[in-house]
Amino acid sequence: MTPQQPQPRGSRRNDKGRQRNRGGTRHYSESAPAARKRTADPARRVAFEVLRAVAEDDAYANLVLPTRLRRARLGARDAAFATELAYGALRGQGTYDAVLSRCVDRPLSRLDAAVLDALRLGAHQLLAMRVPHHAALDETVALTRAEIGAGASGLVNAVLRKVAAHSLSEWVATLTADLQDETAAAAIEHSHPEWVVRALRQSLAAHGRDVAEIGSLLAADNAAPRVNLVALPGLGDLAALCAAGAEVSSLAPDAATYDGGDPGRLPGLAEGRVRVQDAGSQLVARALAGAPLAGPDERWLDLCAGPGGKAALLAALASQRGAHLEANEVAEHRARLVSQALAGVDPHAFSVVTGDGRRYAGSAGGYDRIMLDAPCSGLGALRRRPESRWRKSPGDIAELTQLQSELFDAAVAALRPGGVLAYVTCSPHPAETTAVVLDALARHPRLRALDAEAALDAVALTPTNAGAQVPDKRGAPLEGARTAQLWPHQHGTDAMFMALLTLEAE
Ligand SMILES: C[S@@+](CC[C@H](N)C(=O)[O-])C[C@H]1O[C@@H](n2cnc3c(N)ncnc32)[C@H](O)[C@@H]1O
Repeated sequence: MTPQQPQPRGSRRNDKGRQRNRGGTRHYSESAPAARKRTADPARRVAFEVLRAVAEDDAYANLVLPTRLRRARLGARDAAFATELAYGALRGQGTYDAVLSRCVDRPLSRLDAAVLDALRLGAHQLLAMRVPHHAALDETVALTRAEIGAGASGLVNAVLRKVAAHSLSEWVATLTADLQDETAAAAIEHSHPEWVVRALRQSLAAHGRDVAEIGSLLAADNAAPRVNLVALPGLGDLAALCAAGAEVSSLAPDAATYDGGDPGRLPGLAEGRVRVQDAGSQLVARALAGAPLAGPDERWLDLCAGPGGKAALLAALASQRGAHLEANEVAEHRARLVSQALAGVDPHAFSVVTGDGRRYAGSAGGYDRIMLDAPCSGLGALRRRPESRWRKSPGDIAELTQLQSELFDAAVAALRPGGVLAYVTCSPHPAETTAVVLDALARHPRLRALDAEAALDAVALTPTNAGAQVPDKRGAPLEGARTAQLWPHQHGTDAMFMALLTLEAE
């Protein structure tokens, strides 16, 4: 053991009574060479392939995993194991790399990338899954031997034995013991990049919350989100969903949660009458549709609609009211996804347009309700994509705020006087939320902020208490103007932000 490692609490003998990890430099599997497993367990191989695709091809784990699961023909239990292993190792990478760097005799950057992925998978099994230690070790060594080579398996065996000598909480206590900086400690404990921890603390403060909630917020990012469903109004059947095992949502109308595995076979899903959608996304779409409005209520616009989640709900609501939704999206392939998402809705109630929202050529100045669900950093939806936190950088936010402001200007130009505009992001970052709104209010003297919290609570089944006051230019509260910010750790939704605005007549 090196002096940097934590002292183990219990005996350091294995179940055969042999002393583990005596401190030499070379450690191999305790099985005799002939008895060592040479094939990889299929579920672990799938998880390994997912990590490799994420690292080598910039793949999204949630897109690559289903294909690999199908190809490996895994049963439900093995598929669940592979999913938990791949997602857990990706989410926990920050913590596991910190642990591994204490157990490897060189910087992790000098390890072969495939070996590092095998070590992360081993660390997740040893520290966070209910896998017996001997199985986690032997299977990860076998995986390494089969997928990388016999040479690497010795190193993996030796390193994972050091990892296994302590529990996750012991490792975290050791790794953070000398850190004065709370952000650095939270980054290790909850496996987030430090800049993201800082940005989320700032976000809590900006939306009027206690920064001490940061631990719960980061922990919520590490929990797999529950499957949320919406029975599209006038189309889906909530009772049939519940009869099939879903549970009625306590937050959004016509919504349910489902814990029974793949929701694909639930009634209405295949026909597009029921959709998988975060409850926060449902609420902001409903809040826009339900916001009080004087005058006509016929022309609705979703300026950044891809892949079409909110557009589907808005189009179903528009159809019930005799209104029409234009769903615009700049990327052609995402515009096709919008058309697919809207397949269950009456085609007279919507049209799908492909184009740059900054130069939207629809009926300028004529829309009654506009959804601007702006491209954003996605810092409020980290729990959805296990690898996403490692791919983002602070520079992304600066780039996005320019685009968000330009889209805001286009949305204001498309809004009729007295119409309602929802500015929405799945990021709580103040630069992408309140700052964009305040700048837009300053640029457009006829623009007025409304009470987004009241609009949200008018459609929510439980009060959200998600509001924060919008200040005027001098920092004083603007009467009646409140933004709304949902949170994973409080509402169980993505961290959706919403501001509602209207345009005064000239
Ligand atoms: C946050 S997503 C919208 C999510 C969508 N409302 C939903 O609920 O499924 C933002 C979308 O804006 C699109 N986008 C980015 N730049 C755009 C632009 N200049 N004009 C229109 N859409 C844009 C992105 O391709 C992305 O599909």
